[in-house]
Amino acid sequence: MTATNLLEVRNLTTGFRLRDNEIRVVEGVDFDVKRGEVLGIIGESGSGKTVSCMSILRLLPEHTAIDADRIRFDGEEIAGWPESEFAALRGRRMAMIFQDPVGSFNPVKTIGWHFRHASRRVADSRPELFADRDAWRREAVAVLGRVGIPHGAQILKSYPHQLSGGMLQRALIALILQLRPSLVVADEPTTNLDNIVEHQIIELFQRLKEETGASFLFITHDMSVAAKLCDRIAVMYAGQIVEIGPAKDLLADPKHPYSQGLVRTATELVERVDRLREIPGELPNWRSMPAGCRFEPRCPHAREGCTAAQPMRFPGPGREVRCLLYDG
Ligand SMILES: Nc1ncnc2c1ncn2[C@@H]1O[C@H](COP(=O)(O)OP(=O)(O)OP(=O)(O)O)[C@@H](O)[C@H]1O
Ligand code: NI
Repeated sequence: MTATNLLEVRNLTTGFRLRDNEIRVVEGVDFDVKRGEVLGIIGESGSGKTVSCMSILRLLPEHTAIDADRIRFDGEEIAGWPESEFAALRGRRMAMIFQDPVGSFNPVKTIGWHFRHASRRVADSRPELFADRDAWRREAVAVLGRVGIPHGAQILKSYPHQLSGGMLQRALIALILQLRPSLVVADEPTTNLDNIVEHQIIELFQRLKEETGASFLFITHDMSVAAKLCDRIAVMYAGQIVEIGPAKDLLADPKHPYSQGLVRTATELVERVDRLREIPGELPNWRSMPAGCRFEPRCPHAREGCTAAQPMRFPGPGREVRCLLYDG
């Protein structure tokens, strides 16, 4: 492990045990997240973006089988940690923001309760939050102010249902400023917001990144968001990473035929990758996954050899692509 990586994931494989068999929806996923970097994950619906992140955070249901050669976080191998220790890590040093902010809050508790409760978990690293009775509250009002919520004291007395989705996402971002985790996992955090609010929240993420030095795993459907926010991008297809590289290079010159389709349809139609249905064909069935390149049945460049398993190739600085076209 190099000191520059906050998170290292190797050969992550996740399956759901069903009545008669197991379907693997993530297979052989490798990536690093450097300190202070935003790694974007893009790919069409059902490609395994959420499951990959939730596997690392251990937030999947009981019938899930997660396997990895390595999940190293801040220098420690966490894959084998018992749940009790892992839960503490998740509460203190990792934060999550989901599509639906309502789910991140306990509906019968005030926003202030959430700030106090979460602050307690980081009391070891931030004792100043409990320097006196109201220290955590003053800090909460200050961070709420920094995310554009001027009446923080009032907001702390509110219940989640009294706030809009955009306000709740802001409050969560403020909470992250208060807790200072080293890893933030954001799963399409702007998808349910209207355009103006979405734009504001993306700007807040940019500030979060600059002001906290935290690392981000940022799942998005939206190429313009990826372009604005991400340092590097991983493209997922059918449970695998098919390409990874610096965001600017990858978006300007995608190498994998799937990434090319993704970026092209996104720029032509603007906005959302769901439109990827514009690439003819659809995701293969989990039960009959091609043994070789999983995109081969849809690929305009498919040739002999593509039906064999494809390792990563290295077509440029920092770039990796799982495609035979870049052999040699
Ligand atoms: N709890 C579960 N049990 C069984 N299958 C699941 C479960 N959660 C997800 N899946 C399946 O795993 C696959 C990957 O899903 P995942 O949610 O990771 O996709 P995604 O890339 O995040 O898509 P989206 O962009 O729609 O959020 C899908 O086929 C999904 O139906
Ligand atoms: Ni998802």
